[in-house]
Amino acid sequence: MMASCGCTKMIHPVMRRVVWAPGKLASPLKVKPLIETGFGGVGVSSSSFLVNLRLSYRTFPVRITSVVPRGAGRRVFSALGLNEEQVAAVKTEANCVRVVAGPGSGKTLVLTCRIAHLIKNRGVKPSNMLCITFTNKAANELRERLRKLLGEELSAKLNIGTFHSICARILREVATKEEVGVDQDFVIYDEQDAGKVVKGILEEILNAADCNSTVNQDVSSAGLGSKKKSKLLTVASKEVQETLELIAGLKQFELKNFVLKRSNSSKVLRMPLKYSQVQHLAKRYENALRAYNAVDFDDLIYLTVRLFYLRNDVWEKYQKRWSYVLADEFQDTDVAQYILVRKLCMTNKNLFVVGDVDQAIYGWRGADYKNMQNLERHFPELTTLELRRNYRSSQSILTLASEIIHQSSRSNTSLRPLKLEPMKSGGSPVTVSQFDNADEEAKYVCNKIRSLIISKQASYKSFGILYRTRHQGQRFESAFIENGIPYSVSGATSLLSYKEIKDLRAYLQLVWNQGDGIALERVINTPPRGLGPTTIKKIRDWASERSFSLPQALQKISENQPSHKDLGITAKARKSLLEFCDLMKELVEISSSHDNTVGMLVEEILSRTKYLEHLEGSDENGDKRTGHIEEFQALANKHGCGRPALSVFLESIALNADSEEAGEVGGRRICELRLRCLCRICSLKQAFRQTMCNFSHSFVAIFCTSKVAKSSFLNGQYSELQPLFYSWKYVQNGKKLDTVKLSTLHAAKGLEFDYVFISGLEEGTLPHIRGDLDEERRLFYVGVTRAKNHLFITHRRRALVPDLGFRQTKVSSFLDLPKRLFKEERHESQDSWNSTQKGYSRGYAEANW
Ligand SMILES: Nc1ncnc2c1ncn2[C@@H]1O[C@H](COP(=O)(O)OP(=O)(O)OP(=O)(O)O)[C@@H](O)[C@H]1O
Repeated sequence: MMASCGCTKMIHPVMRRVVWAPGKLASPLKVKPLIETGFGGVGVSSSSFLVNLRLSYRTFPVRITSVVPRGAGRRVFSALGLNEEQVAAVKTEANCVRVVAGPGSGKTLVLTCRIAHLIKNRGVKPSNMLCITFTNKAANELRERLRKLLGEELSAKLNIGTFHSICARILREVATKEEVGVDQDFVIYDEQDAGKVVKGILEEILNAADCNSTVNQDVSSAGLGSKKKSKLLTVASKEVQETLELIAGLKQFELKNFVLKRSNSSKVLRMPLKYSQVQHLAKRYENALRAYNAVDFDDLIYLTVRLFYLRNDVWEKYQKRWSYVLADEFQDTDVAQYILVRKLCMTNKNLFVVGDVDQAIYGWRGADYKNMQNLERHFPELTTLELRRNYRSSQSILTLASEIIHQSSRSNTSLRPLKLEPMKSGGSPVTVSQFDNADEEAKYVCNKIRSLIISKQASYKSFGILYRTRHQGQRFESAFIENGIPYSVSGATSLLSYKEIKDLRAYLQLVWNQGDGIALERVINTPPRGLGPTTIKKIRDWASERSFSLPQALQKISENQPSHKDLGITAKARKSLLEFCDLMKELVEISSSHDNTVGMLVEEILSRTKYLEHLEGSDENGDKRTGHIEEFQALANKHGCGRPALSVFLESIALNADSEEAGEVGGRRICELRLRCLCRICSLKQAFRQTMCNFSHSFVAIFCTSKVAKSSFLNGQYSELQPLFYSWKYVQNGKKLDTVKLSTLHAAKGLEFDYVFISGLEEGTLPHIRGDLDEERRLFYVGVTRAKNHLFITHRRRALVPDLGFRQTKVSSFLDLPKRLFKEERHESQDSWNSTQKGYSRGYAEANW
C-alpha cells in the first residue's frame, strides 16, 4: 500500500518486495504457547592495601615514593601516582558524579580507585556495587586490577559486567513467561541466530506473496507458473541485516513510548514510517523467539527494563542490592541502557559515570552520546568533573588530535570541548604519506616495522595498524605473511565462528532447551541422517497448519502421533526422526546427572553422533576442525557438572564473543596461515613442505622446538621461520604473542601503541561513504589518540572505496588541517623492495638469535 503512495524511496528494500503483495502476508506464526567495614573487617590491612595497589599499578608508569598510612586521604592516591584531577574524581564527596575524561587521561585507573575508595573510606559493601563496562575485555581488565588491589575475597563480591551479562543475570533470577515471554531457562541468540529467524520469516512471506501473485496474474502458461512456484525466493544477508537493524530501531522506539506511558507522561512519540513498515515483521520475529524460549541481545536489556517498570518488587530488589552504580564509556549507551541505569539509581542517586562525548563512535548502532547530557536533566544534583591531562600521547600527536576534534560541529551538546593537556612534551612529527595503491602502502608499513625491529627500537607489539573497514586489513595480512611479520587481528575469527563449533554449540543449546528451533534446524541432519530439507519442509508445513513450532512437531512425532503418511514423509525418514528424538532424550539425561561435566557432555555428543567420523569423511580440513573441537572441549572442561554448569557455559559463550579466549584462537589460526606462506617462500623441500602444510598445531610446536629445527635456524637455514618460532615460544611460555596488532578503528578503542599507522585517509573510506560525518571524525580522533609516540597517517591515490569499487580517490577532508601539524611524504612505486627483504632476513637473524 505504501509503495503505491509514491514513497518507494523511503521504503526498506525488503519491505519493498514484501509490501507489493498487500494482504498476502502470511499470518503471524501462532505458537501455543561485603558487609565488611572497610578493609580491616575482612583482613586486608591498610599496608597490604597499598602493597596491592602498587602491584596492581605495575602496568602504570607511576612513581611511588613512600608508603602512606591508611586514611591519609588525598595523599594516598597522589602517592600512587594519581594527579589532582584524578584524586578529585576518586574522592569526591558527591554521590552523583559525571567524569568527563579525555583520551589517555586514566579513566580505568580512576574507576578502579573510586571503587576502592568507596569500599575503604566510605564503607560501601562490594556486593552493593554494580560496575558496568562496555566490553567483556574491559570487564576482565577491571576485575583483574581490582583483584590485585583489593584481594581475592573482596573483589569476588563485586558485580562487574557488561549490560548484557548483568541483564541476563537479572532475567535468570526473576523472569517469568507471563511477564516477559520467556522463562528463566531461556537461550540467548547471537546475531547469526537472530538473522536465521528473520531470514526464515522474510522468505516465508516472500514466497507466500510470490505464490499468490502468480495465481493472481492468471499466468496462462502453467509451465512458467509451476516453475516459478517451485523456485523458492531467497533473501540476501544484507537484507536480513537491514531488517534486523530496523527491528532493533523499532524496539528502541517502542521502549521509549512504554517508559513515557509508565511514567504517566502525556507525551506520545510518533512512529517513523520506516518502523511502521516492519511492525508486523517485528511481531512475528518476537513470536518466533518466544516460541523457542529465546531472547536476542537487545531483548536482554529491553525485557529487564520492562520488568523494572511492571514489577515494583523486582525493581526495588535490584536497586537495593546495587545501591552504587558505576559505568564506563557512558557516551556509548543507547536509550535502553540509559533507562536501565537511570531506573536503578532513581532512589539512591549513587551514580558514577565516566565518558567522553568526543569518543562517541557507536551512533550507528543506536548509541546516543547525548545521554551524557541527559544526566543533567534526570539528576539535578549531578557533579561534573574533568580529566584533561593526557599521559599517553606526545605533544605533536595531541595537538593534531585537538585540531581534528575542534573541527567537529559538536551540535546538540552543552558539554564544552575538553582542552587536553599533554603530559609528554615534544615527540616526533606526525607523518602523512601518500601512496599509489594499497600494496605500496602495505610495503611501506612492513619496511618501517622491519627497520625498527632490526634496530631494536621496538618489539612487534608496539605497532598498531588501524583502518576503517575490515577488508583493508587483508592487504596488510598478506604483506605481513610474505614478510614473516607476526601479527594478530582484533576481533579475528573466533573459535565460535567455525562450523563444527556452531554444530556442537547447537547440540548443547538443544540439550538445554528442547524448544530451540534454530538449534534444532542446525543439528537435525548434522551429521546427515536422511532428514534433508524436503523432509524438514514437510514437517514444518504440517506443524504450521496446526500452529506448532518445529520442536513442538518433533515432540508430537516422538509421542507417536502423526504417521509418516500424515506428515507426507517416508517411513525411513520418520524412523530417523524417532532415533534423533531418542538421542536428544539421552543427551538431556546425561546433562542432568550431577556427575557429568559439560566437557563429558560434549564428548558424548561427539561419540553418539559420530561427529568426528563425519568430519573426516566430509571435509578436507578435517585435521584443523578436530583441533578446533579440542579447543572447544578444553573450554567446556573448565565448567562443572549438571545443567546449571551447562547454562553457565552456554551463557558465557553467547556473551563473551569478544573475550581474549576467542582472540587467542584467532592468533593460533594466524600462526598456521603464516607458516603455510613461509613454507612457500623459503626453500623447503617439496615433500617436507607438503607435510608442513598439512600440519596440525602440535606439529608446529614439535617442529619449532626440535633440535633439528633449532640447528637449522642456527645454520641460517629457514630463517624466515624465526618469527614463527618466537611466536610459538611465547605461547608455550604462557605469554601473549608478540605481534603487530591489526584492528579496525572501532575495535581499537581502549588500546594504545608506541607506533600507530592509520590507513586509508580517503573520501569514502574515512569518512566512510555511509557514515555520519561528525561520528567519522570522532572515529579518526579515537585512532589518532591511540598513538603514544609515533603516528603515521596514510592515503592511497587508487583504492577500493566502499560501495563504489576500485577508483581514483580524493584525500580525506579530515586532512584539511594546518600544514604545520604534520610532515608530508609522497611515495612512488618502490624498486628496492626485494633487496631490503633479503637484508631483513639477515638482519632479523642477527637481531634475534
Ligand atoms: N596519573 C598517571 N600518571 C602516569 N600515567 C598515567 C596516569 N594516569 C594514567 N596514566 C597512563 O595513561 C595511559 C592511559 O590510561 P588509560 O588507558 O586508563 O586511559 P583512558 O582514559 O582509558 O584512555 P582512552 O579513553 O583513550 O582509552 C596509560 O598508559 C596509563 O598508564
